[in-house]
Amino acid sequence: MRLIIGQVHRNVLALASSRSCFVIGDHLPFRMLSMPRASGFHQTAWRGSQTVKDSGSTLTLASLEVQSKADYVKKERVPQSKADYVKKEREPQSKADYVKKERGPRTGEPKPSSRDSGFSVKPKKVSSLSLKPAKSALPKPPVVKKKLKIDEALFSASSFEELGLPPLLIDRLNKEGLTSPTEVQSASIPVISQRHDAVIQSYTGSGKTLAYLLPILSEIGPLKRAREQGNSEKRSGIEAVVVAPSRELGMQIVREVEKILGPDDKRLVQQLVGGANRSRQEEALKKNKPIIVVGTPGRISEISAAGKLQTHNCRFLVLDEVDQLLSFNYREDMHRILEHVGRKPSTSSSSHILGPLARRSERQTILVSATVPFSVIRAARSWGHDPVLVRAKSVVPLDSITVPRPMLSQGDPNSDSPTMSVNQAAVDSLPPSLEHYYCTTKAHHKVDTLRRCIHALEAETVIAFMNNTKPLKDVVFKLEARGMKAIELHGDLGKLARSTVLKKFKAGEFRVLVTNELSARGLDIPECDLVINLDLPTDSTHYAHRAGRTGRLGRKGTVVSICEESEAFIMRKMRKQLGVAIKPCEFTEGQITVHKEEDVE
Ligand SMILES: Nc1ncnc2c1ncn2[C@@H]1O[C@H](COP(=O)(O)OP(=O)(O)OP(=O)(O)O)[C@@H](O)[C@H]1O
Repeated sequence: MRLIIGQVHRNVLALASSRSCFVIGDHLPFRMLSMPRASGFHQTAWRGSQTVKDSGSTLTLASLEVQSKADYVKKERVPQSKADYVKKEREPQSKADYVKKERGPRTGEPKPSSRDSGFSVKPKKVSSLSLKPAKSALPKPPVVKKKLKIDEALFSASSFEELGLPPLLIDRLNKEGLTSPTEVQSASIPVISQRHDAVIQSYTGSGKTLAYLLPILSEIGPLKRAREQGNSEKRSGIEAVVVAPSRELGMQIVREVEKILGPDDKRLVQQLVGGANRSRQEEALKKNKPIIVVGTPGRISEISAAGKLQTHNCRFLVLDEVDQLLSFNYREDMHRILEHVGRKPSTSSSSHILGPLARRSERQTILVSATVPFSVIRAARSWGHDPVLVRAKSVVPLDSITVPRPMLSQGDPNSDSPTMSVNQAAVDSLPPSLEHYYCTTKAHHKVDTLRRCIHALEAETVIAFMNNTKPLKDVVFKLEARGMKAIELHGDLGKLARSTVLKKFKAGEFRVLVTNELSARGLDIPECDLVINLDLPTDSTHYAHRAGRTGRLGRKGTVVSICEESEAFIMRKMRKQLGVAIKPCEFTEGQITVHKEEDVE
């Protein structure tokens, strides 16, 4: 197998990109209340080690090749500080280093699809980056579905029992093959159970959805914790509202809740996503009496404004992908949701006298994202009571954060300008198992480069991102014309079409999903082994969410950005902002050629 360590031209043009920068709203001008809570803060950490065996088809800790904590910590994260980063950048990258990445020879034996059989565990380490040998006269082995092996263990040692989840809930989790919490779940579950308002930040694909759903379902619904006699709180109606920025993500969360509740109780979760029939949603609210609703901001606030959604008694409000929900587009709907969910109407005379204090929210507010700009920290402080920041290995009170964080390591620490927040919010948002590359080409050769990239990496489930909707069709057409099964997904498609496209792509009917920012957040397609940026994302936050569609839950994944020569400097900038190695490369004769990073410095 041959690998070329090439030279990259140094004459990188320093042309400024005309791409606009997406700036997340720095704050919402809402009147938010803050009442100190008496309960103390409990710093929590739950970790250890666990032995793992191959247990078959379902994805569980037991089915993963989990390493000891020590192993995990060793390879755990990308460098944190700039100094670390520079050190890593300067490490010699010999030809041997790259050859190490080569995949073993393919046997050609047909393997069952990963979609059918779950994830196989092999004793040997396999990289997702496959460097194919040059074309030979040998007949091609049949195309077989690659199984994505998990070798980055995100799991801490604690079991769900150790986290104090109720037995009924643990039974349901076990039935679904979920036996051990991920690290962010281990950190979040006790914090939320102790009724703290929280910001949950952890990298993409690390299990944030269950990190908030499990403690909520411990408190509400049929699986909840049994209360001591005389200590039971009588509640009725909707007890939790989860808000997500897209229908797809909303529906994905609904499926996750249904999975946990089980077939008999799944009607207790109701979707309120836009694009679906509103009167049917309203009827279902009346008929099924759900305890939890999950929806998009527009639809939730619409139904609430129509008086068909009673959320005053609600105990939990979750904003998933909170940094996106704080953007200007959602301002009015989010305002309504924040003002109404878990808030008693202020009609009594005492509330008139006390004003906003009488309307103090009893709800717990949980804000979730892989990327947490300072605007989110600020919002959490003003909406919550002694809120804490929960990350995979730490829990800290938000009040102790005096400078923008997790963006402390770079830039002027005294500045918390929105731009800085957006850029630095993406630090620590990427799974460590990802490999990042970029290559340059002329605009009209991008699709061809995309095709060559997919072949060279032998990727089987690919998501290609563009910035606009219009060119998606053209890319699909060109790929199909070259015999590569591709399909487009964007917001202009109807709800039914969107879910059909996703279903077909997940089922392996198409190799490439060509899409736009719509699919960048939250979408969980565990089989995705390659993400391609056909247009560069507008900033490092957008890069992080797109990239996070691969490498889910510790699986290997590769991200390749295809750009014009004049845009290469943007990739180097993102590399610095994200603190990960994004290596220059090219695809020729069915193989990837990785260039030395020093060549472009
Ligand atoms: N404890 C667990 N054991 C096994 N699988 C899990 C566990 N927790 C979550 N998962 C699975 O891991 C995948 C990723 O989880 P999830 O979508 O919640 O990640 P995320 O951190 O919210 O990602 P993103 O930031 O992209 O939204 C899902 O397929 C989920 O079902």
